[in-house]
Amino acid sequence: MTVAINVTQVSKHFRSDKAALSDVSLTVNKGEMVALIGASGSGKSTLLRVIAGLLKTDKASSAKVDVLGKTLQASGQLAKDVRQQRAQVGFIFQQFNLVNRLSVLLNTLMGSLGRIPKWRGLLGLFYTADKHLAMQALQRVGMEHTATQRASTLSGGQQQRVAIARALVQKPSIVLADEPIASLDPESARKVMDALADLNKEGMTVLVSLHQVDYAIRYCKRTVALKDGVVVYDGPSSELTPEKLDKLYGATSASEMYAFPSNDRSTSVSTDNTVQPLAANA
Ligand SMILES: Nc1ncnc2c1ncn2[C@@H]1O[C@H](COP(=O)(O)OP(=O)(O)OP(=O)(O)O)[C@@H](O)[C@H]1O
Repeated sequence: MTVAINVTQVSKHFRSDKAALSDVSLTVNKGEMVALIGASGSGKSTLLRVIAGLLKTDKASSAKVDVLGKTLQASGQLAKDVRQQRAQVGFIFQQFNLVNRLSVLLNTLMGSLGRIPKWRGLLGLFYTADKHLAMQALQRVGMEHTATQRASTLSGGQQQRVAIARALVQKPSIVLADEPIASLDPESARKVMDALADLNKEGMTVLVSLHQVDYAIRYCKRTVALKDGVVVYDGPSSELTPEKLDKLYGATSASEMYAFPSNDRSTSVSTDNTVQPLAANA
């Protein structure tokens, strides 16, 4: 198995008295779709930003992040070629950050800014090949029919799918998604998760942070759980039973991690990563 992401003994302090991440080690293989769960403040965003090279780790000599076999940062120092390495990692934010007054196609094309010469980006000069790629990306997330619409006319879920298309235009091998469904209604959340699952089926490595464990169980074979910056679980999502979650997080916090009522919870994910059908209220 080829390793896509390797995080070794990473700690991160924003304040000297509290670690946002504490000695985190984690390996994600190519082609995996892994969920990162945890309560608010557990360190999910920090870990994703560290993996994307958007944030430096503490300076401990053992701390290292390797992406696709190359060191992206070590001992709190970013690699010299971090910009090139970042191009292989698409990052999807909770807030989609589309430009409302621009068309969906132009928003999607923004994803190519890291790949094309700066002057072309500044002039908004995109070639037919760029546009073709953007349309293909929109097609992959089922949004090609909205290409000429202003971004402001789309629903939250549609905007998030366009944000995924924008990340795809970058031609990444890995997608990091930071709570991509946190602000969405269940139907939109399902479509966004379906889009990520489709990318994963095509071979993309996906690491997605989620507040709600139901989605982790339904969409990801493996879950990594963080609590107060520490990895408290790394294993099959199917083993994350309500009892296990109570043990990891305490009953009150664990009960807040479910999106769906208890009679609608599936604790099984098929071994071939086939997504379970969502219940009617999802
Ligand atoms: N830029 C920052 N400056 C100071 N503290 C920060 C910063 N970013 C994160 N933190 C702190 O680091 C800890 C982990 O935050 P992080 O955002 O990674 O958690 P999270 O699990 O993603 O939370 P949420 O689900 O609310 O997004 C928290 O205590 C947070 O307050």
